[in-house]
Amino acid sequence: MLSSEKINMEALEAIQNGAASKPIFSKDSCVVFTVLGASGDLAKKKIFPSLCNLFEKKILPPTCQIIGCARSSMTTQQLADKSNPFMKAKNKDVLTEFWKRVSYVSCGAYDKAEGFITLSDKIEEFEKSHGGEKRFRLFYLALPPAVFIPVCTQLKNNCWIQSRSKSLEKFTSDRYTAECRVIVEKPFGKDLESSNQLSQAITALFNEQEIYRIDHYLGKEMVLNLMILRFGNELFRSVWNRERIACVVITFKEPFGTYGRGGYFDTNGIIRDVMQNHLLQILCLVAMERPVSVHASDIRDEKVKVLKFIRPLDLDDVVLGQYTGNPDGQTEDSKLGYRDDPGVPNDSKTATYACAKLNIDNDRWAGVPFFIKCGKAMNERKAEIRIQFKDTPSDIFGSKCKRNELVIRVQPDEAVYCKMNVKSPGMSFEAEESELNLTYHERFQDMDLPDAYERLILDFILGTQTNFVRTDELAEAWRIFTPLLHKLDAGAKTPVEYPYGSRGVASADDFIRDSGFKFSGTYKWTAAKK
Ligand SMILES: NC(=O)C1=CN([C@@H]2O[C@H](COP(=O)(O)OP(=O)(O)OC[C@H]3O[C@@H](n4cnc5c(N)ncnc54)[C@H](OP(=O)(O)O)[C@@H]3O)[C@@H](O)[C@H]2O)C=CC1
Ligand SMILES: O=C1O[C@H](COP(=O)(O)O)[C@@H](O)[C@H](O)[C@H]1O
Repeated sequence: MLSSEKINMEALEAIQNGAASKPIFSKDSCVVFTVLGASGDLAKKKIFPSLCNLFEKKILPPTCQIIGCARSSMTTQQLADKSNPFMKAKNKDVLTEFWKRVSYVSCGAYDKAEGFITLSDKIEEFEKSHGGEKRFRLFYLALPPAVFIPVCTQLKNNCWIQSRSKSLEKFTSDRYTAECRVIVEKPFGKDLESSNQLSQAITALFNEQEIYRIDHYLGKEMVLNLMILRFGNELFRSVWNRERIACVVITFKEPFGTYGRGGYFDTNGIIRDVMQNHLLQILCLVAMERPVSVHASDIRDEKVKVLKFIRPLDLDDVVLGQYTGNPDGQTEDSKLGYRDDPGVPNDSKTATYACAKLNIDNDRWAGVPFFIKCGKAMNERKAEIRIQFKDTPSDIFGSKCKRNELVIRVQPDEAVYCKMNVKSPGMSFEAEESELNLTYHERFQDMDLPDAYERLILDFILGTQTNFVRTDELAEAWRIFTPLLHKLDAGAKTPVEYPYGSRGVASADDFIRDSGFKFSGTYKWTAAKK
């Protein structure tokens, strides 16, 4: 083994122990990681760069071989040339060593066995040359949903160790143990029915331990942080409920539109694109009960329980928006409205902004509205969780006390800050709002936060399912949104227009205010900072 390839077993073990799974990798483990759809956008922008980062940090298992696989015929060098512009590693030697681990296989048509037999033979070739006792065949499906099932079927028939009797005999007689797993990307269906059909087709092929549905928000530092913030701080235990919390607002905003992706976006809309998955996952982590342990099944059980307490949404529970071009916009993109995209029908009612109110009818949360807001073409890039506490009873300071807020800034500039009332410094005895401020780049100056994909790919390699979406969890998420989505698909509500680069639909502020949110903001600070 090259010294640069020596694995940091200590770091890997710490990660595995932290994930509370029994350490599964030893120096004997033979891991083959196959990226299906290797010629595509996701592979070049996220998957290969993440694998390369893990390699550079020496936490990719020592024998991990990577296979890129797609229909196109290309060389490994061509694959490298496509991905290298997106690599974080700028050191040429690292890139060279990384690409030595990768080979490319063309599988031809995704629904024909031949290519997958070739792929399996290639994997077996690595396994034989390695000869370790534990074998892991890992597959990342960076593919469009239309080919999920054919590809999963071909994988199961041709590449899953148990399904090839020749391999099984060999593995049994040689006393090898073997595990196969697959990552599937969203969209996981369009509604409850289509998602259930997809889940049934996948669970007919693989068992739950083999299926990893990725929601990359679950790999973000501050989303992962929620568990420790909530359950590692006694400070929060007694206030995290309807006695003390007035409402919760979870926000996602992007400062760019959907131009060029209009065709895809118009059949989905912002609710399917962001709200039903990323924001609902965050909501689960904010609202769930304390799990018995940090094991995947305990955490996912709690997430499912909280989802079961949420009523399905109706038209009155949402404010919808669609962006229009801003003639004063600074960029060409910002001058174009959603419907200016040739891929979008002129009369499209697809929402590019949505604000929804969810109610969780359990003992902890009954009566506390959870607002989830998301939008494209807005004034800033931001994802945050804002927990607003109730008013201070009988404010003896001349009604100067503002509501406390705990804000968890997911991105950009990760931070946790708590808006508090303090004595205005100096001679006066007035209450003034300030913040307890934990800004990550100030507090953790040497931090190097991994990309969400990097972290989740490592979890996948390690066999930790905590941060992946379980089948029943997915079904519950669709149960909440499907009645609303069906009405919207039938054109039951017309989104309100908002200009590109704005905060979205103004009536959404009234909507959340009327349901209990009090804005007393120092918002100008954010605006001034821009
Ligand atoms: N540590 C750190 O990194 C940070 C520290 N801070 C500190 O905390 C202080 C408070 O910051 P912050 O809580 O973000 O600021 P505010 O309470 O002023 O604003 C919070 C958010 O409320 C939303 N908002 C604006 N107008 C309205 C309205 N009319 N009705 C409802 N919502 C509205 C905006 O978000 P939206 O458009 O999404 O609805 C805005 O970003 C800042 O002054 C700063 O000193 C702030 C940010 C980061
Ligand atoms: O899944 C999606 O997420 C991205 C936003 O991800 P981020 O990590 O950059 O915040 C969003 O742009 C895209 O529309 C959606 O499909």
